Amino acid sequence: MNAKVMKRKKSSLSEVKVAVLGAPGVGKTALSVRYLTRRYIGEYDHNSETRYKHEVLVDNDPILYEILDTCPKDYNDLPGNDTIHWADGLLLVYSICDRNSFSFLKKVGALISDNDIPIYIVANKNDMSHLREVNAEEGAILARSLECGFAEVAAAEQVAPVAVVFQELCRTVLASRRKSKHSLLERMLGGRSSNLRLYVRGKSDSALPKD
Ligand SMILES: Nc1nc2c(ncn2[C@@H]2O[C@H](COP(=O)(O)OP(=O)(O)OP(=O)(O)O)[C@@H](O)[C@H]2O)c(=O)[nH]1
Repeated sequence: MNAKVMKRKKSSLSEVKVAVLGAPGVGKTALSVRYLTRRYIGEYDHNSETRYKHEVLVDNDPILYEILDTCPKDYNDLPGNDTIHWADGLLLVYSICDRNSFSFLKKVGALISDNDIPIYIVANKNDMSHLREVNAEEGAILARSLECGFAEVAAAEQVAPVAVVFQELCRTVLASRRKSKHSLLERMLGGRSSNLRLYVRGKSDSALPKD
């Protein structure tokens, strides 16, 4: 592929920014690193938030996936507005062995409930079910109240289920982006919006602008 074509391909990449939120030690870094590198290292030494930027394939489309791995100081250190407004989607993580981390997420949920932002809830460390403090039903109830997806995983043991979570969140972000572009187009076209709908249906979504 020549440089010109590569440049064009790069500039047409969709960018998706996801902030990974959750109490200290729930496995935010382990999940992010697992998704981007497929590896599990075990101990992650960082005291400040980290950004990773990687090109990934979601449904065969290349996506520039940016992950903000947050690093709260303690269980009262809730994410700020700047983090929430920066993100296109939020991955909310708690540990099934840490009830306080679940309470932390409930507070985050209350904080973001007014934002129309795609969310996915992950209950991590399900390889440690003998130390379980939060049952799956509680996680599912929280997910229903925030109208988002939910999965229990173990970054320590699994690659595919972790990838599914990040990819699902990416799909939701892209779908909501297409939806808001569609309604913007409809507003701009005013009275001709019904024609637009027919045209879009006829083109099975391909008429909608992509990033
Ligand atoms: N058993 C088990 N341990 C895990 C799992 N995921 C992460 N851990 C461990 O939990 C600890 C914390 O993991 P991190 O990924 O650093 O957690 P974090 O949420 O990024 O932590 P902070 O940066 O302090 O907020 C490490 O010792 C990991 O090895 C898991 O799925 N199962």
